[in-house]
Amino acid sequence: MPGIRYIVEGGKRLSGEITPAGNKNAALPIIAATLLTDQPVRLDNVPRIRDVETLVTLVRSLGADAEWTGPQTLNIHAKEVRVVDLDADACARIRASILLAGPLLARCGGVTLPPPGGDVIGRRRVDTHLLALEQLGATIVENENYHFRASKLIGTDVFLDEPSVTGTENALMAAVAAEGTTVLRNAASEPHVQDLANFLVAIGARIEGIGTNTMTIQGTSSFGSASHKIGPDHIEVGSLIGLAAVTKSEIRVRDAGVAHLRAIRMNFERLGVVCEIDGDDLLIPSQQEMKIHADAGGHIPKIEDQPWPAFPADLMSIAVVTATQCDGVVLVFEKMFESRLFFVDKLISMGARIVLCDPHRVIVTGPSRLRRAKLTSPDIRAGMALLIAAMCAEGTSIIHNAHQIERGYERIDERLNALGASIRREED
Ligand SMILES: CC(=O)N[C@H]1[C@@H](OP(=O)(O)OP(=O)(O)OC[C@H]2O[C@@H](n3ccc(=O)[nH]c3=O)[C@H](O)[C@@H]2O)O[C@H](CO)[C@@H](O)[C@@H]1O
Ligand SMILES: C=C(OP(=O)(O)O)C(=O)O
Repeated sequence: MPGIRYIVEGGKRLSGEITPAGNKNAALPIIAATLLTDQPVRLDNVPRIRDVETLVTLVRSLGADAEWTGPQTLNIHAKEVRVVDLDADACARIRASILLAGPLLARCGGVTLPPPGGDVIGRRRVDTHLLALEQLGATIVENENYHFRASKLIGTDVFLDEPSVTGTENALMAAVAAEGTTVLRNAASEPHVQDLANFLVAIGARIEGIGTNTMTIQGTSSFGSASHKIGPDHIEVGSLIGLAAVTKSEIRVRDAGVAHLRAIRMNFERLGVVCEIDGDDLLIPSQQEMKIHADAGGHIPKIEDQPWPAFPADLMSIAVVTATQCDGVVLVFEKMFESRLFFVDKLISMGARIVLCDPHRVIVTGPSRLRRAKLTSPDIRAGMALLIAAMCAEGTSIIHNAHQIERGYERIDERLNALGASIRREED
């Protein structure tokens, strides 16, 4: 696969309307969950991003028919599923390959999965997945692959060792097909976990407590057909807030899913970036205060990620780049991934005033004038943060490894250019 680079002319003001793509992290588990039913399923608002294409290839290799019948519409019919040796390279490209475990345990009694991939942003645990699936009756043998087997899945009371997003999703997909009742405690409740649960209900699952950290599931052995629309990507919406703020642009985000934006808006407000709500649209005005609000007593404020409904880990890189353009000092504390903040050296080379205190914390002092640079995108969100920095900087910047950005953001060059950006996409 050729590399991609973006040539970005900075200093452009953007204006206009944009509709967020469907949520990557909802589309992926829902595509995996289509393997639970032998009936046809129609998915709308599916983002056309690399991770989705990779998972669709894996699902096809298992015997499911998967056809794009519209730009964002994917029909999947897993009439028969055969257990095959999955393409290890494809599995290693995406974190979501591990999500095949739950559905294939339920449908075929087992699967062998090579280790999953995904962003290289620190250690990515799978222990929560293993713990939950074992409690539901699976045996798991680990060598260079994970061998999952279960003659029968049996519901039980499961307390997850941490509210892992994909761990909760795997447990949920196994539990809906297990015999009897499962209670999943300390579960993740992110919008994508809710979206998966709602899809499972649409194909016939019985789940109570969707959106909370305790879900009660009555297992069933028969699943039907469904048509389901993937919700908007709140991480893309948060990225657009940061982008509009630092480029002083007025952007209307159509059908933004405002019900899921409270913690995101609250944290941008701490940086002096205030958005307006208009129905389900989010309006980001061009005139922003861009002043970091001190905590009570004049103390240095903090932006930190936490499990949902608090501020999402996937927006930390965007918060850092936004803060470089705001007046004041803020501590950004990323608690989850120990390599996610290392990309700040690239912002520093552009002129940002940031101290990397340790792998999890940076102090940002702003505002600083960003200069053009030659950059390399280490992961999806740092890549997007660098794209935002390049659009805010004076001069023309180059972002190598931009295919990382495209793992998560659909046609971002075209869609931002339609708002007035200048991003040229080239093979690298
Ligand atoms: C395919 C997919 O869906 N990937 C997402 C998924 O990965 P993934 O499911 O791999 O991440 P996990 O939720 O397992 O993360 C590990 C653990 O970190 C902890 N934790 C989480 C958030 C936080 O702000 N602080 C914290 O300490 C949680 O308790 C969690 O259990 O969830 C991550 C956390 O939202 C996101 O970064 C990834 O984009
Ligand atoms: C970390 C991310 O994705 P993944 O879990 O798929 O690597 C992300 O979306 O920011």
